[in-house]
Amino acid sequence: MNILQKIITDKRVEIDLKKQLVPIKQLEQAKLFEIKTYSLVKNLKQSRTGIIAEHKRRSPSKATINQNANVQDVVSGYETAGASGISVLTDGKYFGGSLDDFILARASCKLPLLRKDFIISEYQIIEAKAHGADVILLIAAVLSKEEIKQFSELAKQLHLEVLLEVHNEEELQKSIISTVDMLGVNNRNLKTFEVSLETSKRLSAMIPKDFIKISESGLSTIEAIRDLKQYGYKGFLIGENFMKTNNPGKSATEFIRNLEA
Ligand SMILES: O=P(O)(O)OC[C@@H](O)[C@@H](O)c1c[nH]c2ccccc12
Repeated sequence: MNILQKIITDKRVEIDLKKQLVPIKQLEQAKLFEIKTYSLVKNLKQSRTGIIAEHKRRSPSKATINQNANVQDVVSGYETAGASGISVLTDGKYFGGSLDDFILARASCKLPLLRKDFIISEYQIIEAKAHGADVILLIAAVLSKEEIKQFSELAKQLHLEVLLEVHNEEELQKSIISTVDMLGVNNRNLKTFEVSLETSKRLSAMIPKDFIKISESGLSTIEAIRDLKQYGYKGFLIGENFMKTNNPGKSATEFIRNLEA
């Protein structure tokens, strides 16, 4: 079993238990269901930097990135830095995140918030909405075309934007669906952890013009961002490069300042 298959196997167990603990009806009564949403699409169209900064304590490929990060400090630091949006990992077992982190993030900024998790059930989309998300991530590697359709339609009904992540041509083929707002190319292979920015470059030409293109993972230099902008990328998802420092907000501020210089 590769790591992605392991994550998904555990996720199924987690969702089954959660459904019993917090039924959908209860999620739908959450106050956050009613709040105004922030558009990442709009921010990426307007922004010059397009940085989507991520809160990430650890990952399967990196045992510790920033175990003791204070999510509120990190998120408000990212907002001050000028990020276009923020991604918060909510998977506990493999990434050390939680929905509690997400709620605190929501309370700490007015930027579009992406719930970063492995979504394989409608339940998690309703849960994302109930915790104040603006955007959900769908990962093509673990979903069928039918599921991508079904999940993205539900997201639209809930006024959530959809970022669909792909890593190769085959995944991209099944992802050209009109209810998807943004296409993310993950430079990291989630099965082997190999990272190559060539993946973003190679796939860029195959992504239809009406999708906003986002390059994800392994981004740590201004040169890389400038290079990828030439390939039409509008958004850049950056986690580890900021989180590995003891002041992620400050690190993002310096990065964005250099990018704009
Ligand atoms: O820390 P990095 O290399 O900057 O990567 C951030 C983000 O792209 C990465 O965390 C990510 C991309 N797709 C995912 C899917 C699930 C979990 C995590 C991810």
